[in-house]
Amino acid sequence: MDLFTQCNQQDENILPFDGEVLSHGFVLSNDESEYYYTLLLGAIAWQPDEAILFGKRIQTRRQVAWYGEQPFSYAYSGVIKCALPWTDALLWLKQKIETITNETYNSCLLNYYGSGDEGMAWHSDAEKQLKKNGSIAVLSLGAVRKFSFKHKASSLKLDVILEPGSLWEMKGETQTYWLHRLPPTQKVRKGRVSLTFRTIV
Ligand SMILES: O=C(O)CCC(=O)C(=O)O
Ligand SMILES: [Fe+2]
Repeated sequence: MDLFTQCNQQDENILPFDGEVLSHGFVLSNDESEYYYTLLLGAIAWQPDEAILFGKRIQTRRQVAWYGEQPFSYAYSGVIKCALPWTDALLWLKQKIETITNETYNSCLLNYYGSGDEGMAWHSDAEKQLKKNGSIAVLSLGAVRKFSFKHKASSLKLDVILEPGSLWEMKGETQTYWLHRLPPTQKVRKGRVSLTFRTIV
């Protein structure tokens, strides 16, 4: 079964069970979104994402960067990354988001998708280094993209639309019971940046 959520109520859980996914609406104006998109494209230490697949180290076209309040190391798809110190822009955005979600974050994984050809496959963010059932806040900049959730046991699917300047939050048991992905699409030519604020323990 496919559900499509449009015009969802702000701050209301869009998952029917087994987790919480909240929309916090638009937290940046259009001008601010454009400003931070351009700034972060230039100022962030982007690197091709790497993963170990069938014992081989591969590079994805998506670019990533990892920042935090300490040089945390984060093991992900068999690759260890070391966090860079917060930039002023990231710290400002982090503090703004913390007041909206009423949570705290000590790190941020940034993703850059150059066009709709690039996406992220089904996964959940349940690495051991992440706070269990902690909040992950996703701020979107650049192109509008679809984001999908799939319940692991029932395969129930749900789509949301991630717009520039919007803030979404995943928390509670979401990562235990649901997968999520950013599907590739031929319809989008523009790039997109996402900032995913997390808590490392
Ligand atoms: O790009 C996004 O909006 C989210 C990507 C994601 O799921 C992740 O970074 O774990
Ligand atoms: Fe994720």
